[in-house]
Amino acid sequence: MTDVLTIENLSYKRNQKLILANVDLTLAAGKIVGLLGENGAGKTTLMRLITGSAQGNGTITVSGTTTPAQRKSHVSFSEQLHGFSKSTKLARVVSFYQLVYPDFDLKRYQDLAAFLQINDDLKLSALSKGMREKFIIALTLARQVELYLLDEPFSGIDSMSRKKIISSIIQWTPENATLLISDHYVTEIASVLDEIVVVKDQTIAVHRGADEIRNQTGLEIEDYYESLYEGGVQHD
Ligand SMILES: Nc1ncnc2c1ncn2[C@@H]1O[C@H](COP(=O)(O)OP(=O)(O)OP(=O)(O)O)[C@@H](O)[C@H]1O
Repeated sequence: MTDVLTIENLSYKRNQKLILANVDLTLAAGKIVGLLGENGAGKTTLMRLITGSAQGNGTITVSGTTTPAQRKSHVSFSEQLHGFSKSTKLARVVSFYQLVYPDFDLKRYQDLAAFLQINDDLKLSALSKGMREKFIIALTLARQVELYLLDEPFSGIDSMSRKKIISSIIQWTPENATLLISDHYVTEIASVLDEIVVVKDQTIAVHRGADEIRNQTGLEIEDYYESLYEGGVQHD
């Protein structure tokens, strides 16, 4: 099976503080992967390192490319849109994405926007937290790439919409693409995950298949995840 992401011996410091160390991770194509870890564990940082917007030591390969500029064309990351003024209309943000990302698929965006009930005539300032998150999900998944990174995509989204999005997330992820989702609601995403990756103690403490966990430990994903914090974790 093809690998879409390979991270070798990655470490990252910020203001003299070690955030991540000895990170090794390989993700195969076509997987939905949960990125789990406590607040401040380094999940967002790991995503920023993968996209190249943060620079660490080590090697990161995405679809065979290693430089940050090349990697960016293979990864779609849920940007927080901080660069846009509040009065910008969503339609303008979409036009900007079309301009910047040659792989941005407008039809796909429109389908996602319809599914998520996003109104492009609104200004960014008119969006509630949940609406803004839905818009970010639509923008991120509308690109045609091999690797999607969704950083806590559902935190402000009401539970009915969240369930609807999660249950159809496979439908919105191109075949052979891999989706890495960081989330605190492990229980809700557990059913769609093929694998989990746990960031703990400045490194990747666990990378295991969801079915393997269920079969080998007899635990559901959320119970297994909680058990890592009760009795310490065996690094594998
Ligand atoms: N702008 C920043 N300046 C200094 N330190 C930062 C900054 N952003 C993150 N950090 C530090 O990097 C570490 C990892 O943070 P990160 O945001 O990657 O964690 P996270 O796992 O995504 O957390 P959360 O679940 O709360 O979003 C934390 O110790 C945090 O304090």
